[in-house]
Amino acid sequence: MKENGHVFLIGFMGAGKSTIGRLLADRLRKDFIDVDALIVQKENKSISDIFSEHGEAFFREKEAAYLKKISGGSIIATGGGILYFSETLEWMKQNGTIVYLQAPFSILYERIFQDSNRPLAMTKSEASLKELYSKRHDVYSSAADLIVPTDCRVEESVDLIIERLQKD
Ligand SMILES: Nc1ncnc2c1ncn2[C@@H]1O[C@H](COP(=O)(O)OP(=O)(O)O)[C@@H](O)[C@H]1O
Ligand SMILES: O=C(O)C1=C[C@@H](OP(=O)(O)O)[C@@H](O)[C@H](O)C1
Ligand SMILES: [Mg+2]
Repeated sequence: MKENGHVFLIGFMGAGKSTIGRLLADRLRKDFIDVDALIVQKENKSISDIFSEHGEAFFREKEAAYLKKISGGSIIATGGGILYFSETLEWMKQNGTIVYLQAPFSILYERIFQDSNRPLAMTKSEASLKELYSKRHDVYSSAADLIVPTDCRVEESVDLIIERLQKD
């Protein structure tokens, strides 16, 4: 784990970034920030309302901007689309350790299917979500310092992240 750096959890919707982030922060006694929750709080609107009222591009600008304002040494659950700007990934590389939470598409699809809090899961077909997953998988993989599976029990994923962060 980089000294004074953040731990960024990245990965597709349903990979467990929000769930694992909270548990990891408790175990490591660090602050936990979920970028989606931060946007909702700052904009005082749900993610679905931000998407429908202002569009996806507006949401992407906000998530990149709010991410960069988080103070050092936090455990950060990003949203699945944080890879939208390559410049944001570069910034993350410079400012902490990037952990890609990975699971097969079929498992993630079951977790996010018709989730009204995830506008992309509501509006895209299974085939187009699968295509998005494939494209993003390559980007997440090449940005990651560590890749950790989440097609197992949550506690196993958390233990594995802690073990690997200590070696990193
Ligand atoms: N090994 C695991 N790691 C993380 N989440 C898991 C795991 N197994 C099952 N889950 C479940 O998958 C869902 C992941 O949702 P969430 O944490 O919101 O993902 P994300 O923030 O990546 O979109 C939760 O309901 C969680 O309980
Ligand atoms: O993958 C995406 O583009 C998105 C993922 C969501 O976060 P989770 O990955 O936590 O579901 C949220 O930021 C928004 O709905 C867009
Ligand atoms: Mg999340």
